[in-house]
Amino acid sequence: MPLRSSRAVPRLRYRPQRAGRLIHDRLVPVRPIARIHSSVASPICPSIPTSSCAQSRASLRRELRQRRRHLTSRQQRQAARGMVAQLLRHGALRRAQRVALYLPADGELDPMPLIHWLQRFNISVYVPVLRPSVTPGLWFIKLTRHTRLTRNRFGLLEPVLPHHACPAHKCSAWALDIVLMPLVGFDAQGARLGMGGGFYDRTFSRARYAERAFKRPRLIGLAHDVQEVAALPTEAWDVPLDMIVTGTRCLYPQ
Ligand SMILES: Nc1nc2c(c(=O)[nH]1)N(C=O)[C@@H](CNc1ccc(C(=O)N[C@@H](CCC(=O)O)C(=O)O)cc1)CN2
Ligand SMILES: Nc1ncnc2c1ncn2[C@@H]1O[C@H](COP(=O)(O)OP(=O)(O)OP(=O)(O)O)[C@@H](O)[C@H]1O
Repeated sequence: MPLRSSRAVPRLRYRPQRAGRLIHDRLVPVRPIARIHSSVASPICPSIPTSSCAQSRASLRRELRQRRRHLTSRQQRQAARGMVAQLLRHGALRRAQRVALYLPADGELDPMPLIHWLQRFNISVYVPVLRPSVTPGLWFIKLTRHTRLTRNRFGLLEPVLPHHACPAHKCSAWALDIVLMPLVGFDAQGARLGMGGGFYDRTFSRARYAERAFKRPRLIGLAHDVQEVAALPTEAWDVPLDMIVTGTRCLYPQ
């Protein structure tokens, strides 16, 4: 499905982005980062002292982003195909009508091969846009062959606003059935590390859903196997994932 992009933005094609430097010729095995021990444990982040929690998340983020950028194009394609197979095998898309995914960058696991299946099942596809307001958050805009894309302040592709912000194209976060979220890191307990903007955390925060009695969409994190760590330092605002899917596995955190 070709997409029209706005001026100065290359036409987006549904193929994995070019991977960074080639340092491995096959999928890098999971290399868990060891739990960081400390004598002064933080209540929200038991494995790490309070003062170093944010710092350790930032350095983890750097290392994990580097790991995914180092995957070759072949590894990227293989992982994307594997992820689709996992989602279909586990029936994760069953009964969904509105699914949010993302336009991949920076070595993220590419959700684009999934679009073919979503169209086949007549499921509408939405992508995130940075909400133009003082409080950071995301809007979700329907992705069609007519969607015009631009780059946001982080250099990531997103639909042009306000052009696509009409009710026919915009979907409230709570009205989505499934949100496929890009992960920088994850652990088997369902903790996630994102790009550090807190956009997904704010948009799907527990408090927001509890207050308004909305049903929260099913949150599924997509990541490469190399993005797994033994135990992520977590923060009080982190929204836990219902499921994590890689190119080889589906994890159902408890
Ligand atoms: N493909 C894609 N689209 C997405 C996201 C994403 O993770 N992936 N987002 C998910 O939220 C939102 C954009 N979020 C972002 C949040 C922060 C930074 C950012 O500041 N990056 C800094 C490093 C920050 C750090 O390490 O602490 C940088 O790139 O230098 C970039 C994007 C919306 N769209
Ligand atoms: N529900 C929330 N309410 C208010 N602030 C929040 C909330 N969630 C996150 N934040 C703020 O956002 C900042 C970034 O959070 P965090 O490091 O968890 O981002 P992330 O999960 O990596 O990013 P993202 O959610 O965009 O993928 C934190 O410093 C925190 O202050």
